[in-house]
Amino acid sequence: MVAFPNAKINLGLYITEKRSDGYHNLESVFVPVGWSDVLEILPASETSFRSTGLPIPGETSTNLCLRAYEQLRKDFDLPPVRIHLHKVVPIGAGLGGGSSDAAFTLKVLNTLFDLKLSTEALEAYARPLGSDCAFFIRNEAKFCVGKGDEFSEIMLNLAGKSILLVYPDLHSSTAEAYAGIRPRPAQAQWTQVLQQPLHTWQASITNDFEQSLFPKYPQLAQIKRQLYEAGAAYASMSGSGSTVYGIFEGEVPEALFPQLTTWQGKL
Ligand SMILES: C[C@](O)(CO)[C@H](O)COP(=O)(O)OP(=O)(O)OC[C@H]1O[C@@H](n2ccc(N)nc2=O)[C@H](O)[C@@H]1O
Ligand SMILES: Nc1ncnc2c1ncn2[C@@H]1O[C@H](COP(=O)(O)OP(=O)(O)OP(=O)(O)O)[C@@H](O)[C@H]1O
Repeated sequence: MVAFPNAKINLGLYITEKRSDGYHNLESVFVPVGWSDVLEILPASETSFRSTGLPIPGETSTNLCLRAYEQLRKDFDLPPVRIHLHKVVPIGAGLGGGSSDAAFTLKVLNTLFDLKLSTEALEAYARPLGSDCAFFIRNEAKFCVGKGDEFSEIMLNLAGKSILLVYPDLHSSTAEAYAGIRPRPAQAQWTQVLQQPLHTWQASITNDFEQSLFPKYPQLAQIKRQLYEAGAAYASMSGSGSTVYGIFEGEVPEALFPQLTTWQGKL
């Protein structure tokens, strides 16, 4: 069975509190985007994992796809599987790529072996695999709080708008990015803001990680500026970086950022 684990972006991101477990509480709107890996899982005589495409740092045995398989195997007598991941979404880019691979592995195994797990049960298996992981079970735009793994409905209408994601080939560690932040209460009136025209959002929502990363990596602020100059109605860094995106009311202008890795599509 083949699936296409996609990326996410964050619309606004506030780090509101340091928790006693070392994590941080946040407030953000998570939105799925179409930039995707390719994941194939087949029953096999023994369990194996291989990846092609972008190189994934770390041991194969720690890959999130295998960890997701092991998570389910604690409770189900799963047959061995052959997993092939073709990695396309940049790693450590604020796009949740690894978390998406893990969530889609759970969903594929649920279908392939008819485990009959509900959406809520799949989310519970996803949570220990990464803070972003549970989001990709439903994979729908949501308002997120807690570690980024508690969701509620949000009214959001971005259908038909275009997005350009720009990855400046700069790896930013999520843990380091969180360590550079001083938590503060969220500044956004979410429900009001998201009903306003897109071009007004820049005055009303921000990503707290920009404050700590932009001074360190001026290239990120420059990409955001260039996106606005190119006509983006809203531009921001996603997650803990380093991907910066621009949302356009019409088509994305041609030939932007020819030297960098980019992806464009519709929301
Ligand atoms: C920045 C975001 O992408 C926003 O959606 C996520 O919060 C990142 O989630 P993730 O990559 O799935 O992160 P995890 O693998 O769970 O955590 C990596 C590290 O980031 C820090 N971390 C992560 C999430 C969170 N809410 N608070 C944290 O402080 C912790 O030091 C943790 O050890
Ligand atoms: N399937 C996978 N894809 C990407 N990274 C993986 C995967 N499995 C394990 N990893 C490990 O996770 C690390 C990347 O995690 P990280 O959370 O920084 O990135 P991400 O999930 O791609 O995106 P984000 O920056 O949004 O969290 C890599 O260094 C790699 O060792």
